[in-house]
Amino acid sequence: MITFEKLEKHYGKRAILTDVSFQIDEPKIIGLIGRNGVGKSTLLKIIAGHAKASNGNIEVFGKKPFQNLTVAANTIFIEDGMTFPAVLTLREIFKSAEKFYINFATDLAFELLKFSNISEKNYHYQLSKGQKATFNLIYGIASRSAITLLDEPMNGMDETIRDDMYRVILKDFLAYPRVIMISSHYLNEMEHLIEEIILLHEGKVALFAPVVEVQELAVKLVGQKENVEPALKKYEVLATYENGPIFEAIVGKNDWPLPDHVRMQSLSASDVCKVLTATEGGGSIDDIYRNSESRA
Ligand SMILES: Nc1ncnc2c1ncn2[C@@H]1O[C@H](COP(=O)(O)OP(=O)(O)OP(=O)(O)O)[C@@H](O)[C@H]1O
Repeated sequence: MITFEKLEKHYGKRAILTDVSFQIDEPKIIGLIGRNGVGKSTLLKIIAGHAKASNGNIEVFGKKPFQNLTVAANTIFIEDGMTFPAVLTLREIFKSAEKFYINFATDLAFELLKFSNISEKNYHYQLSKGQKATFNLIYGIASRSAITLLDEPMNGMDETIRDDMYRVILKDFLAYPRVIMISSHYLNEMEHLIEEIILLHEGKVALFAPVVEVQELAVKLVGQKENVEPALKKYEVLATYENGPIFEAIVGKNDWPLPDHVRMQSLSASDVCKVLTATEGGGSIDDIYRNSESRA
């Protein structure tokens, strides 16, 4: 359904994506994760055919997606800055969507809008930030497109509506399986929803794995510094933190017996991704505070 082979994307002389390869062959919900500016929106736009790859091979439904009609008809790209004709009410937007998306679930769209306390008589430009995000997501899910690309869909929504919308995504996916790709900074909230994670880092796919496998990549060792630090030599240490007398180390998971007086805690996929994409060479917040204290 989606194939990327050594894809590159440059903006002018700036290389954003330098070597992106992956394949998606079956319906699933995938989380697209990575630091700010790594190229998540760019990658989604390339799949949707809104942006052109600079180099490499990309196929969506067996076609080059850039401005391709088959891809456009079977793909929806939902993003923050979506606009709709200012003369149309929300009701009219949904009604006109039926013409573009043959599977558009109009009744569901109206019910979800009502559930979200948004009047169908409103105009899109009148909505608050969170209401716009809610409307856009309902529009995207109701389209039931074979490839549904959601770029930070929960931005601006309060926690209650985010919870509801996660359930909408999951329930609709279970009833109508398709590829749903969600870029988000709320990975911790989405771990129950997504099956696999694509982690973008430094222009490449650093990880493409099931959420459960990502969770298993690392663990946290916690204890007094004098107990944890000497034991670290034999581990692959990914990060260390000091919180007063408590010393924490994130290390690659293994089956070795724990050092005395050291506890092991499991990590969420979100924690693992954060460690894997931490700023290199910039030190940690702990270092910054240590340095500023020593300067004072
Ligand atoms: N049209 C453009 N022209 C030039 N540079 C661009 C353009 N669009 C994006 N960029 C740059 O490409 C990089 C990747 O942007 P992109 O929006 O894809 O990142 P992102 O991972 O979605 O970021 P965020 O998590 O902050 O939303 C950024 O440095 C951005 O400034």
